[in-house]
Order: sequence, then structure tokens, then C-alpha cells
Amino acid sequence: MTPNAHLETTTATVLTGTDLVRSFGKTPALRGVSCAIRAGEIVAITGPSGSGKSTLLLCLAGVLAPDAGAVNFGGRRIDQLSEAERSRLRRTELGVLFQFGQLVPELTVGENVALPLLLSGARRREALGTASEWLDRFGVADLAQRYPGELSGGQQQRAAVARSLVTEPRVLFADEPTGALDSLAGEQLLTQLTRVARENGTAVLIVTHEAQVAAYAQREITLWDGSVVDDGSTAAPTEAPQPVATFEDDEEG
Ligand SMILES: Nc1ncnc2c1ncn2[C@@H]1O[C@H](COP(=O)(O)OP(=O)(O)OP(=O)(O)O)[C@@H](O)[C@H]1O
Repeated sequence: MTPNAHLETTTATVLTGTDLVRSFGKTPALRGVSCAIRAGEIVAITGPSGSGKSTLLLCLAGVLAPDAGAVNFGGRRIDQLSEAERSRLRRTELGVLFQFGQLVPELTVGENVALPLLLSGARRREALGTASEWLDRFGVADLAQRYPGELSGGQQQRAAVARSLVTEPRVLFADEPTGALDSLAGEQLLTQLTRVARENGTAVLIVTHEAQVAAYAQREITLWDGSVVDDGSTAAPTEAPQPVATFEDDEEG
């Protein structure tokens, strides 16, 4: 066994927030939040209304700048990037999904899903082909030619999820993604989203106040009044150090 063989079984951290502070006027939303997200893990951000969940998500996604603290993604301080650089990152390596998927009503469902690829310079035919594959993964490929207004809420949100994953981001940020859906449609969406994310190795951060939604996550980060009160790290496999081979072991072996 090599001295660092244990590292090969440790899932790498893909995103970290360190001591994040953010206020809106005199209202503190985050009071020094730190968290680490590993590649491919599905994490729920929970807590009561106003505890800072959405603010944390938006800071980690590079949508909102923290007043203090750092956000590291893939070795880069994304809180220090320009707006143009952050928005490029959100078109490529980070995906963002909101409660209402915000499909563009004038575009077909297929065009909507292809949009992030088109904005990144892909050819129309290829982008539509890839979009159709992603719609298929969410069971709505037959709706590609329709307009968003002709779809149910659940179908629209599945198309929005397909759009948020079409660039195969390393992290998907989802704010109350099932909040506008009935419980059956919400469960279908979460089942498909978590399955596809696992298949692709995409980490997913889901802001939710619903226990049923949090149950789909491997770990729960709980906020209270702008602070983390529990980050589920006792349940996380890499937080508890495992016995590893020492140099002495190697010399003996
Ligand atoms: N754009 C804003 N302008 C002013 N205050 C804001 C803004 N966004 C958030 N806040 C305040 O910051 C605090 C945290 O809000 P945030 O939306 O992050 O909480 P939340 O846990 O996501 O709440 P909810 O579950 O109700 O969506 C709240 O006091 C909220 O009123």
C-alpha cells in the first residue's frame, strides 16, 4: 500500500464557502458560514424561513457577492471574479435552478434546453440534439417542439432541470426546485434529478424547507439565523479519519 493510497478513496471537495458574511442593509443574512461540498454529493440546505438558505446558495453559486469570506471552486476564488467571469462559470461548470424554472416563453422546450449550449457557441443542430437527449433523461423528450405555456408545471420544471444540467455542470444549485409542484410531481422530479446527478457525478445543493425533499440528500446543512447549526458532518464518510497506512507499515510490507 502506498503512503497516500487512502486519498484515492476520498472524494474530493469541489466547492467551499469560508466564513461567509452577507447583510441586506441592516439585516444580517449570513453571519460567518463555512461549508464544504464534495464532488457528486447531494446536500440539502435547510432551516426556518429567513435563516439565510437562499443567500448562502446564491453566494456559493457566484450570483451574489458576500460582504466577507471566500468561495472556492476548483481552486478559484469565485467571489473575486468579475461578473462576466462568474456568468461564464454559471454557463459552464455551475448550474442554477429556481423554484419556477423560468423557461423562455417564446422558445420551444427544446430550444430552451439547448440555450446554454447555444450561448456557449455550440451549433444549433448539435445543441438541439443534446437538448433532446437531456429531455429524454427526464422523460419529456416528446415535448421538445412545444412551448412552455403548453406544459404542466411538473413538465416545465423537468425541462428546466434538463436545461440546468445540459452543460454537465460540476455543481447544481437548486432553490426550492419542487416548491411550485404537487407532491407527486415533486417526488418524480427529485427521483430523476438525484439519479441523473449521481450518474453524472454532479454535486447538487438543494435549498428546501420540506423534510421530504431533504430526505433525498446524503447530507443536510441546517441554518439558524444566518449560522450553521448542523452540517451533517458526522454522517459524512470523509470527515471521520480512517486508519491509513503509515510509512512504517509500508516499510514492513
Ligand atoms: N434582496 C434582499 N433584500 C433585503 N433583505 C433580504 C434580501 N434577501 C434576503 N433578505 C433577508 O435576509 C435574510 C435571509 O434571507 P434568505 O432569503 O436567505 O432566507 P431563507 O432561509 O432562504 O428564507 P425562506 O425560506 O423564507 O426563503 C432574511 O431576513 C431576509 O429578509
